[in-house]
Amino acid sequence: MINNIPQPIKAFLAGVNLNDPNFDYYMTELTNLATAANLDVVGQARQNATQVVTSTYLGIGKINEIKNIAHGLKAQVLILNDELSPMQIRNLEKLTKLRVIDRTELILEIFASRARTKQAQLQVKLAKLQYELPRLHPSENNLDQQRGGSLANRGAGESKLELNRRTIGKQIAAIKHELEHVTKQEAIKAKRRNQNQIPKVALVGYTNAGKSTTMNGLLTKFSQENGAKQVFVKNMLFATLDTSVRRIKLNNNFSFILSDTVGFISKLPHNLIESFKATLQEVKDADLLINVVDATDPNMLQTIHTTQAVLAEIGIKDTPMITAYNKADKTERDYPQIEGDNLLYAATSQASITVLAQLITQHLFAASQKVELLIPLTAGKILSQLHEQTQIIDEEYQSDGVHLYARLTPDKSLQFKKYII
Ligand SMILES: Nc1nc2c(ncn2[C@@H]2O[C@H](COP(=O)(O)OP(=O)(O)OP(=O)(O)O)[C@@H](O)[C@H]2O)c(=O)[nH]1
Ligand SMILES: [Mg+2]
Repeated sequence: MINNIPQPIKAFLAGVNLNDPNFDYYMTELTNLATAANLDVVGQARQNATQVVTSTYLGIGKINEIKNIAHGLKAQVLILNDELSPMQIRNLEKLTKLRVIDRTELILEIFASRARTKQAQLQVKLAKLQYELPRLHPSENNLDQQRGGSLANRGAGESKLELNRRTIGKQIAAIKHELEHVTKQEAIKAKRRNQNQIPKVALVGYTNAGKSTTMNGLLTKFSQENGAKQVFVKNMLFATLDTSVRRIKLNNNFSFILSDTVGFISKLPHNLIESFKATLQEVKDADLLINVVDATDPNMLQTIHTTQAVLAEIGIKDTPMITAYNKADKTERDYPQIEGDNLLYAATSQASITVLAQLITQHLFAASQKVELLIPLTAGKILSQLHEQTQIIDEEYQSDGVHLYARLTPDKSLQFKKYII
């Protein structure tokens, strides 16, 4: 019987350890990334050194050792733990007779294969072209050596394309233009959300930690129209590449806007973060971040640092944050459990979601107070402002005007002072 299922490409991993205490963690991530790209990781090697070799990244002795082992294991691809220079990649390909992929290209490939919406596809394409641009050597007219295509078919089929600097430059400009058009609608919606004063909460964190599951938990419990509005969940890196925004209406009449977005990993290519600016805007606009952490990850602490580093790169440093340690159902510990701004929970448990909602409420509305306001029937504008900018608990139309019961933050109390009774 003929087996039609294509065998996964075998990959060998290697990295230079410059005495970095996180080196093992980075190699574990690299293994997970390779697996996420459907590669079959057959082995790995490391070189301890004080600096990388400028022309070949690894030392020549190590390269020969890797060549022998990798070919013995039938590996076709060599994946390196850092972003390499074009020269390093070319030299390594010549010396090892393997296809060489660096960490950045691997991440870009995964993003490219996951992108579903027009916006995500354009963002990834932009990052890929920006990665390729400096990698084109001016004297290189040998198109076989130029990069492009997917992991499986790189070099093939692409040779007809004139991937020179100028055409790539033009493509980048065209994609940026298209992206502006695509993101315009989103920006208008986001602007409207920012204008009405409903607080904004963003789920952030390491990829596969359970952000989307947490969003679905909150939607199921608190949104009337659940089902249709659920977001995509899957046990894989970078299941989510777009931002989903939903309104969560809690039982006590509080509402907040919740967003779920792309997950993070170490050494996320700078271009990728830059191209995903529009996607990450909700995180920047948030009043509160929920950093979802996989409590069962053996590298949990490093994943927290990774998230902090990416947030810093986006320019976020002072936004209040709840750290939510997820997947407690897979641990021996009691949950849900709150300790200050930390929560141990399971996104799949209703009881946990209730406690998370309480914690969010406390954070967002701690300073607000319940007041009664009387709005003259002629002051329709004030009434609509109150609806947009505050949390309305109840509303009664009476002969002397509209009686509103609302929760107001101190600044709103001041703004609508003359209507408070
Ligand atoms: N046991 C258990 N599994 C969970 C829990 N929360 C999420 N998961 C699983 O973890 C995997 C990843 O969940 P997602 O919600 O897609 O994670 P994410 O953070 O959105 O991931 P990306 O979008 O890929 O960055 C899925 O297989 C979920 O079913 C939990 O509380 N307990
Ligand atoms: Mg997700």
